[in-house]
Amino acid sequence: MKQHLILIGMTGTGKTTVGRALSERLGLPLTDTDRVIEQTTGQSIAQLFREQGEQGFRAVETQVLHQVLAGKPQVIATGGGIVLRAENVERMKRHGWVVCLQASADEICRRLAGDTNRPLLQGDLKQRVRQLMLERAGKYDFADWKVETTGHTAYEVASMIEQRWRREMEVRV
Ligand SMILES: Nc1ncnc2c1ncn2[C@@H]1O[C@H](COP(=O)(O)OP(=O)(O)OP(=O)(O)O)[C@@H](O)[C@H]1O
Ligand SMILES: O=C(O)C1=C[C@@H](O)[C@@H](O)[C@H](O)C1
Ligand SMILES: [Mg+2]
Repeated sequence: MKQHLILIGMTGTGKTTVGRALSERLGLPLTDTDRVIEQTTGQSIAQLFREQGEQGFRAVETQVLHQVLAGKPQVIATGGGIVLRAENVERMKRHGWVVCLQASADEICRRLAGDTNRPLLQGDLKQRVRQLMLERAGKYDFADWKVETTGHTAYEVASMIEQRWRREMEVRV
């Protein structure tokens, strides 16, 4: 059953930040799949990538998503690459309303300048962001709604999503 509010989108579009604000506004718990991965493995994301490679990380991510979706209704902030596995996409569509956060490549670079916690962005940030955007073109398109975040604060984005969510829920009561 569709019961969660699931945030997807490229890395740096604000899923974690907007998720926190949304969870407060909606009075729903927040789960961030990246944080659950770190808690359950006892390793940082950077360590996991180093020791298990990206595919090792993706395997844990899929397990964690499965567990979280089986839980009570909540706001779920996902990792930017969660859409890379078709089984994750199918499960998210089945179990929640999926909201895609968007931002321009320049805005993502501004937000993530100096970041050392995202293994896929190390090196030339501009080049890495552009490359990931190209590789992932179309992968976020299955979302129920899309929200442009460039030029809006995380609180404004959360407020836009809250209003839309409340409207949708009213229609469904
Ligand atoms: N709307 C916004 N405007 C400006 N800065 C923002 C906005 N949303 C988030 N940020 C900032 O951008 C950075 C990345 O945000 P955040 O960690 O929430 O992204 P994310 O989508 O969760 O990324 P990831 O997929 O890597 O987990 C943070 O420093 C955050 O404060
Ligand atoms: O875009 C990605 O593939 C990633 C985004 C982060 O949320 C983390 O899940 C990790 O750094 C990988
Ligand atoms: Mg995040």
